[in-house]
Amino acid sequence: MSAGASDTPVLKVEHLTMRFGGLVAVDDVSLEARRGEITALIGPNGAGKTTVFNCITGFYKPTEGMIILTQANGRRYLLERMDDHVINATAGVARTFQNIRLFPGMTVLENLMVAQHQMLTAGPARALGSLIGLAAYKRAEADALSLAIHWLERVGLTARADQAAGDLPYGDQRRLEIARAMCTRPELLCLDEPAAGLNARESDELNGLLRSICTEENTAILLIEHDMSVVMRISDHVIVLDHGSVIADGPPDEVQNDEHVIAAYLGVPDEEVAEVEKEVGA
Ligand SMILES: Nc1ncnc2c1ncn2[C@@H]1O[C@H](COP(=O)(O)OP(=O)(O)OP(=O)(O)O)[C@@H](O)[C@H]1O
Repeated sequence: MSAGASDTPVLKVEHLTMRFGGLVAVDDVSLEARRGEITALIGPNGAGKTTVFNCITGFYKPTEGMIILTQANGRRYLLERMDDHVINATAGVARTFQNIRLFPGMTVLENLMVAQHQMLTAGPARALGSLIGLAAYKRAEADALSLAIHWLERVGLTARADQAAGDLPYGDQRRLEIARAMCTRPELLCLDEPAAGLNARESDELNGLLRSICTEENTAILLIEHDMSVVMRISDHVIVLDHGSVIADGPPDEVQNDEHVIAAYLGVPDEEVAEVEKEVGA
């Protein structure tokens, strides 16, 4: 376990099931994500990874199960009972998507400010403050600007602060999305395929950024990633889903050699794995 990770997991998913009509997309899944660690959720297409993310972040209400978020101050939230915007603003869960969702016409800096305005105006007192311009609200605005500047530096986008987000190269947009999520000071950062579409240099930069978020912010990161080289390099912990169920859960080197995992990825029954491995020279 990384230094600084407390004993209580930031995220504890217990017996999560999600059905769509007759289809069981997620079947009795339990998992944990810890402060200061990167937990990867992997598995073949259709395994249920995004559905798990959608349940954690409030886009779906699970059919069964509990999703417990424990903040550093000890406060606990049952996410399956909360709406998505409250999960973000109150429980402290931030998310990025497979397809980048920035405000393309706004500048890079404005994107980071908007993320914080959504938090500033989440409660009724704050909303009132914003209308009548209270000193406290102005202080909060100044704090928001310095946090945005901090994250621009961290992701190497200070020189591009005034450019439209939609004009940035793809890799910069990916880092901006992460900066935007971090501007909400999350306890848990959920990243859906953050390395998708990045070249080798950008992917290396991303790995460094994610590791620094863990060590310096002590945030828990839960990521879905198809790029196994990224998963194996940066994860502390890997959970493998197949057909909606957890088939492996452990350190990357253990999971990589698990025969159930190899079988799931190759799409063959467990008992044929050794034979197929011989054939492909694995
Ligand atoms: N809103 C929905 N309605 C009906 N079925 C859904 C819905 N969302 C997901 N599914 C189904 O649930 C299963 C799991 O899908 P999910 O997107 O969670 O898998 P995944 O592991 O994220 O796949 P991929 O790696 O391809 O993104 C799939 O069979 C999918 O078609």
